Amino acid sequence: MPPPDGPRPTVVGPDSGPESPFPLRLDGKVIKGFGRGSSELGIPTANIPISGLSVGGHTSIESGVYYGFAGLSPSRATHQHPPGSTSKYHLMAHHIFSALLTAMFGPGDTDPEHHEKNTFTSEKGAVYPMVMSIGWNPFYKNTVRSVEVHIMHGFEEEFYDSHMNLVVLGFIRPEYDYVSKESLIEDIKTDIDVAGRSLARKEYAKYSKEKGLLDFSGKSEVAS
Ligand SMILES: Cc1cc2nc3c(=O)[nH]c(=O)nc-3n(C[C@H](O)[C@H](O)[C@H](O)COP(=O)(O)O)c2cc1C
Ligand SMILES: Nc1ncnc2c1ncn2[C@@H]1O[C@H](COP(=O)(O)OP(=O)(O)O)[C@@H](O)[C@H]1O
Repeated sequence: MPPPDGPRPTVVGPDSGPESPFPLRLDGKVIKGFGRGSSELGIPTANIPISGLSVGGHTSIESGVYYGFAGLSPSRATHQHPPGSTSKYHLMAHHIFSALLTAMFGPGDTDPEHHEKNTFTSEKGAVYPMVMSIGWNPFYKNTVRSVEVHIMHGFEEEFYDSHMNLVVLGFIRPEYDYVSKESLIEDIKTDIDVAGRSLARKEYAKYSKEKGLLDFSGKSEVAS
């Protein structure tokens, strides 16, 4: 199915907070995907095994694009990006990102650079805003269903083998087939801004504090 014509909503989900079936919780170890995210699209996506979907018993989760928060366990670096490329993947519009950081951390720490450099070094891991795509990637005609998470943060390292806990707070749109790679990229960038605005609301930002996001006990992970 191609995407519909016309403008897209800028915020999704009720202001009063996540509505059933949300919040949904999923988790899994970050595994290799098809290697297209960074190289072809310029948008890396951390994949978790599809079995992560059965956590909490919600195997029937609809394919599509979702938003929420990701807690990442401390990782051992597998690859260092070149110096100066740290915010390469920081794709959210600056004003939206600032509003989101204020909602997550309070008015004291809204400097994106500060956030970029310090959160991931935490011993316990760190929590980030994310957009998630679940499905068959019709544009690429995949034969397996995948769970892919783009984290709104410019990482210095890859984090394969880290454990990722997710709290999913809303549904943005179904998966579409696109006429071109450029139109897919444009829609993913819109998804990122929609997620940022949606998460910056009080009743959503508060989930970034959920303790379970940084609980990796008994879960597969590579200790730092
Ligand atoms: C927010 C987001 C939305 C996406 N929406 C679609 C979509 O509508 N249709 C589609 O074919 N793929 C969609 N994708 C998936 C990309 O095609 C996918 O990330 C790409 O194939 C890279 O795959 P890889 O990480 O396994 O290499 C989306 C990905 C993200 C992060
Ligand atoms: N902002 C980010 N969001 C998600 N993954 C990221 C990000 N920055 C770096 N990565 C790393 O890049 C990997 C995904 O790269 P990608 O090119 O999509 O390859 P693949 O999907 O084949 O694993 C992730 O598993 C993670 O280790």
